[in-house]
Amino acid sequence: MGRKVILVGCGNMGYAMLKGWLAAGRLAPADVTVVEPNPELRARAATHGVKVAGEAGELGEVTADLVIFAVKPQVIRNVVPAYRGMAGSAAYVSVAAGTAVATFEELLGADAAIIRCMPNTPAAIGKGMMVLFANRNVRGETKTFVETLLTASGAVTSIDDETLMDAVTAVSGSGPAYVFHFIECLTAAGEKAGLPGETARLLAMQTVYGAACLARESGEAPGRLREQVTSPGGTTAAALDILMGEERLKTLLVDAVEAARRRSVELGK
Ligand SMILES: NC(=O)C1=CN([C@@H]2O[C@H](COP(=O)(O)OP(=O)(O)OC[C@H]3O[C@@H](n4cnc5c(N)ncnc54)[C@H](O)[C@@H]3O)[C@@H](O)[C@H]2O)C=CC1
Ligand SMILES: O=C(O)[C@@H]1CCC=N1
Repeated sequence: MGRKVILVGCGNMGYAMLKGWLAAGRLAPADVTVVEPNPELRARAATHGVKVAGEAGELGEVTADLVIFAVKPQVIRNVVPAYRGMAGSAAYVSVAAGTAVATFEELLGADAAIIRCMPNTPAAIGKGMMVLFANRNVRGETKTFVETLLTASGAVTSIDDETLMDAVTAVSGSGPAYVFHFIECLTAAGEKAGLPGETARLLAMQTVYGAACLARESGEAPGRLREQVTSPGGTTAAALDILMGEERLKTLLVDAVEAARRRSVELGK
């Protein structure tokens, strides 16, 4: 019999992770219970064969090895206490931005085993980035189980300084949105340059996909790969003069990441 998992909240992030785990066969649907108050989202989860409930009170005698919180940081204090009774047998994972392990220890008990995780939505297709921070109560075996589960969603790494989670959130948690916006902008720029919309979108998407794969798989530094595209006096140099002149794009990204990091700190208060 596999380990039992309760997923609390099956919105954008919870559903992305659920799909990744089930698609990879890391969890059997019969071992998963989803708690989700929104009927449409509950029905969406149920199509995968998992058990569903609208609230913790409906769970009855369900036991769990792992309870995963994928609800908004703003509702954590209301939602989490209902699962305190499981602390003897279960470990807890939270993906809530900003919310410190200390908050969960306050709500679940000082002895509760808690892993804070910052995932991102490419987890839905096994290409996510998951960063973990575990409290002192998490046993090695539990950490291994969680890491193995999460590798179905993509790359997994751990940090041992929890304060870095805000920066992690700003880079990889929110990061897919920056890249999606880059695709939107490159598509719009292609259209402005005369390409039909569909063609511009295909070119923008495949270029981001191919460049990301090349950066990851070639082992070359991104700067070196950039130079390989850039012929002296050519087209790329003309474009990079705009993007890199006065460090325009870098400055924008530094400001954007800092705004996200600060917001993550605020969400934790
Ligand atoms: N969306 C993303 O890309 C990422 C989100 N996160 C974190 O994931 C968490 C969820 O974010 P999203 O999925 O984007 O939000 P969402 O709003 O799509 O999902 C949250 C879900 O929780 C449900 N919910 C509310 N009260 C509940 C309760 N008492 N019991 C069970 N479920 C309840 C809501 O109905 C909703 O479906 C947040 O804490 C966020 O910081 C972390 C990394 C990336
Ligand atoms: O926007 C947010 O607050 C969440 C956390 C990281 C990505 N989405």
